[in-house]
Amino acid sequence: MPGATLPPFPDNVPTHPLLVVDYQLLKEGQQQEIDTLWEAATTLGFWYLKNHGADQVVSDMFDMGAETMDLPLEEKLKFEQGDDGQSSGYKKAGACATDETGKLDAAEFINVSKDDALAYPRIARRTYPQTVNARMESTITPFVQKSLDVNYTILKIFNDKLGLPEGTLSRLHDINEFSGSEARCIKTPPMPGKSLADKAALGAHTDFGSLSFLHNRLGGLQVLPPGHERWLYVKPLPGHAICNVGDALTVFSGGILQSNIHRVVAPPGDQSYHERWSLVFFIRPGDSVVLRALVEDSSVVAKSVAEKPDRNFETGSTAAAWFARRVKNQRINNRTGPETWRASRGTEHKPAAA
Ligand SMILES: O=C(O)CCC(=O)C(=O)O
Ligand SMILES: [Fe+2]
Repeated sequence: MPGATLPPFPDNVPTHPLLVVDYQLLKEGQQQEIDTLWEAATTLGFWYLKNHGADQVVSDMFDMGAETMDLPLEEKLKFEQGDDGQSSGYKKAGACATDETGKLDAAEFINVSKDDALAYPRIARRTYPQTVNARMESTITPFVQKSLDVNYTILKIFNDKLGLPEGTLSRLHDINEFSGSEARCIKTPPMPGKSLADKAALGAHTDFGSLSFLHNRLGGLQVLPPGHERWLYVKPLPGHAICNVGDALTVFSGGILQSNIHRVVAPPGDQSYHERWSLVFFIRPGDSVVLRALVEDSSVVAKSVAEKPDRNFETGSTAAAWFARRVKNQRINNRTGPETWRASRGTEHKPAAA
Protein backbone atom coordinates (compact mmCIF):
# COMPACT_ATOMS: atom_id res chain seq x y z
CA MET A 1 0.00 0.00 0.00
CA PRO A 2 1.15 3.54 -0.59
CA GLY A 3 2.48 5.01 2.63
CA ALA A 4 3.18 1.65 4.33
CA THR A 5 6.57 1.15 5.96
CA LEU A 6 8.93 -0.07 3.28
CA PRO A 7 12.40 -1.60 3.43
CA PRO A 8 15.17 0.84 2.49
CA PHE A 9 16.75 0.87 -0.93
CA PRO A 10 19.74 -1.51 -0.65
CA ASP A 11 23.23 -0.07 -0.88
CA ASN A 12 24.72 -2.96 -2.86
CA VAL A 13 23.04 -2.42 -6.22
CA PRO A 14 24.42 -0.24 -9.01
CA THR A 15 22.79 3.19 -9.06
CA HIS A 16 23.19 6.27 -11.18
CA PRO A 17 23.39 9.55 -9.28
CA LEU A 18 21.23 12.41 -10.52
CA LEU A 19 21.81 16.10 -10.10
CA VAL A 20 19.49 17.72 -7.55
CA VAL A 21 17.56 20.82 -8.60
CA ASP A 22 15.72 23.02 -6.11
CA TYR A 23 12.39 24.13 -7.55
CA GLN A 24 12.10 27.17 -5.28
CA LEU A 25 15.48 28.43 -6.45
CA LEU A 26 14.41 27.91 -10.07
CA LYS A 27 11.28 29.96 -9.38
CA GLU A 28 13.46 32.71 -7.91
CA GLY A 29 15.56 32.69 -11.06
CA GLN A 30 18.80 31.63 -9.34
CA GLN A 31 21.35 31.32 -12.11
CA GLN A 32 23.33 28.51 -10.53
CA GLU A 33 20.21 26.39 -10.14
CA ILE A 34 19.16 27.12 -13.72
CA ASP A 35 22.60 26.02 -14.89
CA THR A 36 22.36 22.77 -12.89
CA LEU A 37 18.98 22.06 -14.47
CA TRP A 38 20.39 22.76 -17.92
CA GLU A 39 23.36 20.48 -17.32
CA ALA A 40 21.08 17.64 -16.22
CA ALA A 41 18.64 18.13 -19.09
CA THR A 42 21.35 18.17 -21.75
CA THR A 43 23.33 15.16 -20.47
CA LEU A 44 21.33 12.30 -18.91
CA GLY A 45 18.01 14.08 -19.22
CA PHE A 46 17.02 13.02 -15.67
CA TRP A 47 17.28 14.99 -12.40
CA TYR A 48 15.85 15.09 -8.89
CA LEU A 49 13.56 18.00 -8.13
CA LYS A 50 13.18 19.06 -4.51
CA ASN A 51 11.07 21.74 -2.82
CA HIS A 52 8.35 21.27 -5.44
CA GLY A 53 5.54 21.61 -2.91
CA ALA A 54 3.55 18.67 -4.31
CA ASP A 55 3.96 16.20 -1.41
CA GLN A 56 0.38 16.37 -0.12
CA VAL A 57 -1.28 16.15 -3.51
CA VAL A 58 1.07 13.32 -4.49
CA SER A 59 0.06 11.41 -1.39
CA ASP A 60 -3.63 12.03 -2.22
CA MET A 61 -3.02 10.77 -5.76
CA PHE A 62 -1.55 7.53 -4.40
CA ASP A 63 -4.75 7.13 -2.36
CA MET A 64 -6.78 7.67 -5.53
CA GLY A 65 -4.65 5.04 -7.27
CA ALA A 66 -5.16 2.52 -4.45
CA GLU A 67 -8.93 3.09 -4.43
CA THR A 68 -9.02 2.60 -8.20
CA MET A 69 -6.84 -0.51 -8.33
CA ASP A 70 -8.97 -2.05 -5.54
CA LEU A 71 -12.01 -2.03 -7.83
CA PRO A 72 -12.90 -5.42 -9.33
CA LEU A 73 -10.99 -6.08 -12.55
CA GLU A 74 -14.29 -6.32 -14.40
CA GLU A 75 -15.15 -2.76 -13.37
CA LYS A 76 -11.72 -1.41 -14.32
CA LEU A 77 -11.91 -3.10 -17.72
CA LYS A 78 -14.97 -0.99 -18.58
CA PHE A 79 -12.53 1.93 -18.79
CA GLU A 80 -9.62 0.19 -20.59
CA GLN A 81 -7.53 2.39 -22.89
CA GLY A 82 -8.21 0.00 -25.78
CA ASP A 83 -6.10 -0.97 -28.77
CA ASP A 84 -6.52 2.09 -31.00
CA GLY A 85 -3.71 4.19 -29.59
CA GLN A 86 -5.64 6.09 -26.96
CA SER A 87 -3.67 6.46 -23.74
CA SER A 88 -6.22 7.75 -21.26
CA GLY A 89 -8.14 5.22 -19.17
CA TYR A 90 -7.16 2.01 -17.42
CA LYS A 91 -4.42 -0.34 -18.63
CA LYS A 92 -4.45 -3.84 -17.22
CA ALA A 93 -1.21 -5.68 -16.43
CA GLY A 94 -0.10 -7.73 -19.42
CA ALA A 95 -1.80 -5.52 -22.03
CA CYS A 96 1.52 -4.34 -23.46
CA ALA A 97 4.72 -5.84 -24.78
CA THR A 98 7.97 -4.95 -23.04
CA ASP A 99 10.30 -6.00 -25.84
CA GLU A 100 10.52 -7.29 -29.40
CA THR A 101 9.66 -10.86 -28.40
CA GLY A 102 6.32 -9.78 -26.96
CA LYS A 103 7.09 -10.42 -23.29
CA LEU A 104 4.24 -8.94 -21.27
CA ASP A 105 4.40 -6.01 -18.87
CA ALA A 106 3.51 -6.41 -15.18
CA ALA A 107 2.13 -2.97 -14.40
CA GLU A 108 -1.47 -1.82 -14.29
CA PHE A 109 -2.19 1.86 -14.42
CA ILE A 110 -4.83 4.53 -14.65
CA ASN A 111 -4.22 7.51 -16.93
CA VAL A 112 -6.31 10.64 -16.54
CA SER A 113 -6.14 13.14 -19.40
CA LYS A 114 -5.37 16.74 -18.40
CA ASP A 115 -8.26 17.72 -20.69
CA ASP A 116 -10.72 15.74 -18.56
CA ALA A 117 -9.15 16.89 -15.29
CA LEU A 118 -9.41 20.56 -16.28
CA ALA A 119 -12.88 20.30 -17.83
CA TYR A 120 -14.50 18.29 -15.01
CA PRO A 121 -17.45 17.79 -14.52
CA ARG A 122 -17.72 18.23 -18.27
CA ILE A 123 -16.39 15.18 -20.14
CA ALA A 124 -13.71 16.38 -22.54
CA ARG A 125 -12.37 13.07 -23.85
CA ARG A 126 -13.66 10.04 -21.96
CA THR A 127 -15.15 8.71 -18.73
CA TYR A 128 -13.36 7.11 -15.76
CA PRO A 129 -14.10 4.74 -12.86
CA GLN A 130 -16.11 6.26 -10.02
CA THR A 131 -13.03 6.32 -7.77
CA VAL A 132 -11.46 8.75 -10.23
CA ASN A 133 -14.57 10.93 -10.53
CA ALA A 134 -14.90 11.07 -6.74
CA ARG A 135 -11.36 12.46 -6.45
CA MET A 136 -11.28 14.63 -9.56
CA GLU A 137 -11.90 17.99 -7.92
CA SER A 138 -10.22 17.29 -4.58
CA THR A 139 -7.13 15.48 -5.81
CA ILE A 140 -6.58 14.93 -9.53
CA THR A 141 -7.21 18.43 -10.87
CA PRO A 142 -4.99 20.00 -8.15
CA PHE A 143 -2.26 17.47 -8.99
CA VAL A 144 -2.57 18.26 -12.70
CA GLN A 145 -2.46 22.01 -12.01
CA LYS A 146 0.55 21.71 -9.72
CA SER A 147 2.37 19.51 -12.23
CA LEU A 148 1.59 21.92 -15.08
CA ASP A 149 2.98 24.77 -12.97
CA VAL A 150 6.23 22.89 -12.41
CA ASN A 151 6.50 21.86 -16.03
CA TYR A 152 5.76 25.32 -17.47
CA THR A 153 8.41 26.79 -15.15
CA ILE A 154 10.98 24.35 -16.51
CA LEU A 155 9.85 24.84 -20.12
CA LYS A 156 10.30 28.60 -19.76
CA ILE A 157 13.89 28.07 -18.62
CA PHE A 158 14.55 25.76 -21.57
CA ASN A 159 12.94 28.34 -23.87
CA ASP A 160 15.46 30.98 -22.71
CA LYS A 161 18.44 28.63 -22.84
CA LEU A 162 17.55 27.55 -26.37
CA GLY A 163 17.31 31.19 -27.45
CA LEU A 164 13.70 30.76 -28.59
CA PRO A 165 11.37 33.77 -28.88
CA GLU A 166 9.56 34.29 -25.60
CA GLY A 167 6.63 31.94 -25.07
CA THR A 168 7.51 29.51 -27.87
CA LEU A 169 7.55 26.32 -25.80
CA SER A 170 4.51 27.31 -23.77
CA ARG A 171 2.62 27.99 -27.01
CA LEU A 172 3.52 24.51 -28.26
CA HIS A 173 2.03 23.21 -24.98
CA ASP A 174 -1.06 25.43 -25.06
CA ILE A 175 -3.12 24.51 -22.03
CA ASN A 176 -6.31 25.15 -24.02
CA GLU A 177 -5.48 22.72 -26.81
CA PHE A 178 -6.27 19.04 -26.42
CA SER A 179 -3.07 17.10 -25.87
CA GLY A 180 -1.68 13.81 -24.63
CA SER A 181 -0.77 15.43 -21.29
CA GLU A 182 -1.94 13.15 -18.51
CA ALA A 183 -1.55 11.94 -14.93
CA ARG A 184 -0.69 8.25 -14.43
CA CYS A 185 -0.77 6.15 -11.28
CA ILE A 186 1.01 2.79 -11.65
CA LYS A 187 0.76 -0.34 -9.50
CA THR A 188 3.10 -3.29 -9.90
CA PRO A 189 2.59 -6.42 -7.78
CA PRO A 190 5.43 -7.77 -5.63
CA MET A 191 7.97 -9.58 -7.80
CA PRO A 192 10.02 -11.44 -5.16
CA GLY A 193 13.15 -13.11 -6.40
CA LYS A 194 12.27 -12.50 -10.05
CA SER A 195 15.33 -12.18 -12.22
CA LEU A 196 15.45 -8.62 -13.51
CA ALA A 197 15.77 -9.56 -17.14
CA ASP A 198 12.93 -12.01 -16.75
CA LYS A 199 10.20 -9.59 -15.80
CA ALA A 200 10.23 -5.97 -16.76
CA ALA A 201 7.33 -4.14 -15.18
CA LEU A 202 7.62 -1.59 -17.99
CA GLY A 203 9.81 -2.17 -21.03
CA ALA A 204 12.73 0.00 -22.08
CA HIS A 205 11.47 3.26 -23.56
CA THR A 206 11.95 6.97 -23.90
CA ASP A 207 9.00 9.06 -22.78
CA PHE A 208 6.71 10.14 -25.61
CA GLY A 209 6.09 13.73 -24.62
CA SER A 210 8.08 16.71 -23.36
CA LEU A 211 8.64 16.43 -19.60
CA SER A 212 7.76 13.83 -16.96
CA PHE A 213 7.30 14.65 -13.26
CA LEU A 214 7.64 11.30 -11.46
CA HIS A 215 7.12 10.26 -7.85
CA ASN A 216 7.98 6.83 -6.54
CA ARG A 217 8.78 5.22 -3.22
CA LEU A 218 10.48 1.95 -4.16
CA GLY A 219 13.36 1.35 -6.52
CA GLY A 220 12.84 -0.36 -9.84
CA LEU A 221 13.36 2.55 -12.24
CA GLN A 222 16.57 2.08 -14.21
CA VAL A 223 18.37 4.21 -16.77
CA LEU A 224 20.83 3.24 -19.46
CA PRO A 225 23.09 6.30 -19.54
CA PRO A 226 24.50 7.29 -22.94
CA GLY A 227 27.57 5.23 -23.72
CA HIS A 228 26.84 2.66 -20.98
CA GLU A 229 26.05 -1.02 -21.47
CA ARG A 230 24.65 -1.61 -18.00
CA TRP A 231 21.28 -0.59 -16.61
CA LEU A 232 21.58 1.41 -13.39
CA TYR A 233 18.91 2.03 -10.74
CA VAL A 234 17.72 5.49 -9.91
CA LYS A 235 17.35 5.55 -6.13
CA PRO A 236 14.12 7.15 -4.91
CA LEU A 237 14.81 9.95 -2.40
CA PRO A 238 12.05 11.05 0.00
CA GLY A 239 10.56 14.41 -0.98
CA HIS A 240 12.38 14.41 -4.30
CA ALA A 241 10.53 14.00 -7.57
CA ILE A 242 12.38 12.56 -10.54
CA CYS A 243 12.04 14.66 -13.70
CA ASN A 244 13.02 13.65 -17.17
CA VAL A 245 13.02 14.92 -20.72
CA GLY A 246 10.84 13.20 -23.33
CA ASP A 247 11.19 12.79 -27.10
CA ALA A 248 9.26 15.90 -28.09
CA LEU A 249 11.80 18.22 -26.43
CA THR A 250 14.68 16.29 -27.99
CA VAL A 251 13.14 16.88 -31.40
CA PHE A 252 12.19 20.55 -30.80
CA SER A 253 15.72 21.30 -29.56
CA GLY A 254 17.51 19.49 -32.38
CA GLY A 255 19.05 17.00 -29.97
CA ILE A 256 20.23 19.49 -27.32
CA LEU A 257 17.78 18.24 -24.68
CA GLN A 258 18.21 14.54 -23.97
CA SER A 259 15.40 12.03 -23.81
CA ASN A 260 17.02 9.03 -22.20
CA ILE A 261 16.02 5.38 -22.34
CA HIS A 262 14.70 3.88 -19.07
CA ARG A 263 12.66 0.93 -17.82
CA VAL A 264 11.06 -0.43 -14.65
CA VAL A 265 12.11 -3.80 -13.20
CA ALA A 266 11.49 -5.54 -9.87
CA PRO A 267 12.50 -3.35 -6.92
CA PRO A 268 15.88 -4.41 -5.55
CA GLY A 269 16.48 -6.67 -2.54
CA ASP A 270 13.80 -6.84 0.15
CA GLN A 271 11.84 -4.13 -1.65
CA SER A 272 10.85 -6.77 -4.23
CA TYR A 273 8.41 -8.27 -1.70
CA HIS A 274 6.27 -5.14 -1.82
CA GLU A 275 3.80 -3.66 -4.25
CA ARG A 276 5.38 -0.85 -6.19
CA TRP A 277 3.46 2.38 -6.73
CA SER A 278 4.50 5.28 -8.86
CA LEU A 279 2.87 8.42 -10.11
CA VAL A 280 3.74 10.52 -13.14
CA PHE A 281 2.50 13.64 -14.82
CA PHE A 282 3.47 13.85 -18.46
CA ILE A 283 3.28 17.17 -20.27
CA ARG A 284 3.01 16.66 -24.02
CA PRO A 285 2.67 19.11 -26.91
CA GLY A 286 -0.74 20.11 -28.23
CA ASP A 287 -2.25 17.48 -30.51
CA SER A 288 -1.79 19.54 -33.70
CA VAL A 289 1.85 20.44 -33.09
CA VAL A 290 4.22 18.99 -35.67
CA LEU A 291 7.29 17.43 -34.08
CA ARG A 292 10.33 19.02 -35.72
CA ALA A 293 13.41 20.97 -34.68
CA LEU A 294 12.67 24.68 -34.15
CA VAL A 295 15.42 25.73 -36.56
CA GLU A 296 13.66 28.86 -37.83
CA ASP A 297 13.08 30.12 -34.30
CA SER A 298 16.52 29.66 -32.79
CA SER A 299 20.07 29.85 -34.09
CA VAL A 300 21.11 27.61 -31.18
CA VAL A 301 18.77 24.86 -32.39
CA ALA A 302 19.75 25.45 -36.03
CA LYS A 303 23.43 25.09 -35.10
CA SER A 304 22.79 21.87 -33.20
CA VAL A 305 20.91 20.38 -36.15
CA ALA A 306 23.69 21.43 -38.54
CA GLU A 307 26.21 19.68 -36.29
CA LYS A 308 24.26 16.40 -36.44
CA PRO A 309 23.90 15.68 -40.15
CA ASP A 310 23.31 11.98 -39.45
CA ARG A 311 20.17 12.72 -37.45
CA ASN A 312 16.78 13.62 -38.76
CA PHE A 313 14.60 15.86 -36.62
CA GLU A 314 11.77 16.11 -39.15
CA THR A 315 9.41 13.43 -37.84
CA GLY A 316 6.65 14.45 -40.24
CA SER A 317 4.27 13.63 -37.42
CA THR A 318 1.94 15.61 -35.24
CA ALA A 319 2.22 15.09 -31.49
CA ALA A 320 -1.15 13.29 -31.57
CA ALA A 321 -0.06 10.87 -34.32
CA TRP A 322 3.35 10.27 -32.72
CA PHE A 323 1.77 9.47 -29.39
CA ALA A 324 -0.98 7.22 -30.82
CA ARG A 325 1.53 5.26 -32.91
CA ARG A 326 3.69 4.57 -29.88
CA VAL A 327 0.84 3.57 -27.58
CA LYS A 328 -0.90 1.44 -30.21
CA ASN A 329 2.14 -0.57 -31.19
CA GLN A 330 2.91 -1.54 -27.61
CA ARG A 331 -0.50 -3.14 -27.15
CA ILE A 332 -0.08 -6.89 -27.29
CA ASN A 333 -3.36 -7.33 -29.18
CA ASN A 334 -1.83 -5.42 -32.08
CA ARG A 335 1.35 -7.48 -32.18
CA THR A 336 2.17 -9.25 -35.42
CA GLY A 337 5.91 -9.76 -34.69
CA PRO A 338 9.06 -7.87 -33.70
CA GLU A 339 8.16 -5.15 -36.20
CA THR A 340 5.25 -4.05 -34.00
CA TRP A 341 7.56 -3.29 -31.09
CA ARG A 342 9.91 -1.46 -33.45
CA ALA A 343 6.99 0.59 -34.71
CA SER A 344 6.34 1.70 -31.11
CA ARG A 345 9.78 3.25 -30.74
CA GLY A 346 10.59 6.93 -30.42
CA THR A 347 14.08 8.38 -30.35
CA GLU A 348 15.55 5.42 -28.44
CA HIS A 349 16.12 2.68 -31.01
CA LYS A 350 16.41 4.84 -34.06
CA PRO A 351 19.31 7.20 -33.44
CA ALA A 352 19.27 7.97 -37.16
CA ALA A 353 15.69 9.18 -36.91
CA ALA A 354 16.24 11.60 -34.05
O1 LIG B 1 7.43 3.92 -12.47
C1 LIG B 1 8.45 4.54 -12.75
O2 LIG B 1 9.34 4.75 -11.92
C2 LIG B 1 8.66 5.06 -14.15
C3 LIG B 1 7.44 4.99 -15.02
C4 LIG B 1 7.71 5.37 -16.45
O3 LIG B 1 8.82 5.40 -16.92
C5 LIG B 1 6.57 5.72 -17.33
O4 LIG B 1 5.41 5.52 -16.96
O5 LIG B 1 6.85 6.24 -18.45
FE1 LIG C 1 8.89 6.54 -18.75
